[in-house]
Amino acid sequence: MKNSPIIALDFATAENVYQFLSPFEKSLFVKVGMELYLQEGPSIVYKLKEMGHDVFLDLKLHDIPNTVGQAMKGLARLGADLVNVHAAGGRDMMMAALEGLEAGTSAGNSRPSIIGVTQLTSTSEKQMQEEQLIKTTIDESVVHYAKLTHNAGLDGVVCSVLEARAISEACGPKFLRVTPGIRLAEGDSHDQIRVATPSNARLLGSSHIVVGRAITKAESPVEAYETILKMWEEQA
Ligand SMILES: O=C(O)c1cc(=O)[nH]c(=O)n1[C@@H]1O[C@H](COP(=O)(O)O)[C@@H](O)[C@H]1O
Repeated sequence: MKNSPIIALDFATAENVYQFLSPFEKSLFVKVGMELYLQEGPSIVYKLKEMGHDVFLDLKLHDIPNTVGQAMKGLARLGADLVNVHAAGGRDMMMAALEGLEAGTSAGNSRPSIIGVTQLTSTSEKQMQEEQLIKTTIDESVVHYAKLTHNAGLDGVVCSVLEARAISEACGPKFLRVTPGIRLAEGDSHDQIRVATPSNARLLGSSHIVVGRAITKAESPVEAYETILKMWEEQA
């Protein structure tokens, strides 16, 4: 799996995706999320893989263990490099997801990496405490979910940059810390709450960053990507 910034392809159609990707003359790490997958289905994943890109298939599965396990068995066949579930689904659900993924991976191929979403980067501590009735700090909740995910045998978590260091200390440096909520210092945060710059992400312990609108909505997406890549690589 590449270590370059993961570009969130939050577009409604495959056509929009191809248009967006055409000026990038290299192989990238891209993310297919709900918006795109629910319109285009598996074919978009096959196509992006054929084009030579690494693919994070971000469907954030969250259901009973049997349902998630069977769904993962099917998703394993799509050839994505990275998939995810909601850690709030629990340890048994995450273990079923991992088993499904292993069962669905054909012999000779390596199974996709699988990570658990902790607290979404659009969630504030106040919101978490009031809406989810979790009475700890958000850092404690995220690290708790990370330990649960680690214990279930998954490869890492989605978290914000602000919790990445504590997770690495609790679960070890090989446990992935994939962090969305990335913005340039002058950028609009939109609906994200726990945000950081690409440089701070590297300094504070992210293993991968996910960047959507700071690239996709930029005047020149290629320039924005190169700037973010440079900031990310400079701090390595
Ligand atoms: O799992 C994710 O990728 C994810 C988890 C999370 O906590 N926060 C989060 O923003 N994401 C995804 O990361 C991307 C962030 O997009 P931007 O806010 O436009 O950079 C979106 O595609 C989200 O679906």
